[in-house]
Amino acid sequence: MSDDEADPELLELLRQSLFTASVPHNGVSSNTGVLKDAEYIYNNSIDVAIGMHGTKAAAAGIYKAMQERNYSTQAWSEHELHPKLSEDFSEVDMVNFIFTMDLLNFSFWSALDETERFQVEYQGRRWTGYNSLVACLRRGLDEGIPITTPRYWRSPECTDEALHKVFRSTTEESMPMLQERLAVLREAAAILHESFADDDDLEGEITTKELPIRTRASEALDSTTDTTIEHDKTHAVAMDEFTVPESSGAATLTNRPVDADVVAPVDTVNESPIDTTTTKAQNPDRADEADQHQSPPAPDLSITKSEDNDEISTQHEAFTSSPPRPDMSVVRLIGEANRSAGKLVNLLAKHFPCFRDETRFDGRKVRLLKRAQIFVADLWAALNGTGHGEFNDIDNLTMFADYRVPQMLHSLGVLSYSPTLLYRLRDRKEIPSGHSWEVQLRGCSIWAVELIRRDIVREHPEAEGKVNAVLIDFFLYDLAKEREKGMGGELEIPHHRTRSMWY
Ligand SMILES: Nc1nc2c(c(CN[C@H]3C=C[C@H](O)[C@@H]3O)cn2[C@@H]2O[C@H](COP(=O)(O)O)[C@@H](O)[C@H]2O)c(=O)[nH]1
Repeated sequence: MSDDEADPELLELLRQSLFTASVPHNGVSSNTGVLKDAEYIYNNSIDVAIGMHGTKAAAAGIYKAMQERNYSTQAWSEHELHPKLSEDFSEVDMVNFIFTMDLLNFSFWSALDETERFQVEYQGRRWTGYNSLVACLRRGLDEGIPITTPRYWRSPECTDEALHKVFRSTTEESMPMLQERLAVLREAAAILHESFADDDDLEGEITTKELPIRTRASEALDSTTDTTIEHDKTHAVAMDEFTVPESSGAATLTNRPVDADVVAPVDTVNESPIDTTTTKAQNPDRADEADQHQSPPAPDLSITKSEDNDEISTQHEAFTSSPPRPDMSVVRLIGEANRSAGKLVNLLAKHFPCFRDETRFDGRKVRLLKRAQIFVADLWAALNGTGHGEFNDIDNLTMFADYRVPQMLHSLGVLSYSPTLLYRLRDRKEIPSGHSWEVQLRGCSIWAVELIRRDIVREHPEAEGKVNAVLIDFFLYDLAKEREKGMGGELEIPHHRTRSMWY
């Protein structure tokens, strides 16, 4: 057999492993179809394009920066609010925390300015956006509310009042789409109970007496000397056409469903409308995911002690707890996926309407599945690919079609827009939810990250199996946040990649 002939035994092995992996065990495939749909969207997009020159330059810059930072799943645990195994969280606690977080991980947009928008004060700092959600969950646990235990969401103790307290704001503005979030929690609790609960779950109801242990991290954060309010300096990412001139009023990329309380200003993408058979509450991804294009950061306000802190310290001093009976329903859901990331994404979309992030484009149903994929990716990263975070096909996940990463892709010259789309956004005019423009932005972002990944592996074969769409996405999201806080967030494009290149 010559060198360039494939080894038949190896081929057979490969065929078998691919066949068994994709054969639907319990009727659920490991193929999500998201990347194929993203390519279809890209091939049929007329208002969003992917610049090959920008893509190759961005790939070089991203890979260089990831190497310099030794960027890996470890970065997930370095996020100061993320739960860590090194704290008092058991692996089941982590799983339940991440499930709760990613159930609710959508649309933190506000039309108000930096000081008035929804924000959460936790451990002497103020958190906005995604961070505000994580801070609410941590604060709830510290205050003795088992907010990350699905069984709690359907218990008598879990009143709307109790939930409003968990997600309370430090400002007058409440958490965006709070009602939808509460509805999602309660719906998920019922689905987990019906489809994945174990016998234990059927015994008695959790009461607030069985409360999770306060985590060491919260104690560590307690000691945070930094009393400067953390600013989510949400000025627009440089050069991003979605930067809204300060003078402009609110506008939308797409309007929220008619009963929404606010319309989102332009940014890039919404989490898409989903299949229309379900209500908005079930499908919060319809919400506009719009960035806050706010004026320059508000002045630092130092706070020494907030009434919240007093409340927390009082509460948890008097607070004793015995470890609650673990709620294993999410672990059981993960187990049904047999360590396949794709299968777990499909299970989430199959059982939970709120994760069913699908829409129609050019007469065809397309799946984007942003939060279903982000949940699996968060599990994988938080547990460093071990235990309930171990997946044999994690590289099949795609970029998560939110609005932050597309913003970065645009500012890096990877995505470009037609003049009509560009002006429409700059004018901050409404675009109906599910509009082709929204789907083009989300689908082309997914495809662009795939092209970046392919270019990295082409130029650096050693990156195969190491740099995947998940890590590129996480890296670009973190870069966007660094840039937003004025902490750099720049990419150095290696010179040799900026010359004109064939493609
Ligand atoms: N594509 C993508 N979208 C992401 C994230 C994250 C956070 N992931 C953490 C886990 C690992 C990473 O290192 C991050 O630390 C949140 N989002 C989305 O952004 C929006 C909130 O934005 P803002 O208001 O600016 O906080 C909202 O739709 C939310 O769903 C990501 O990673 N990728």
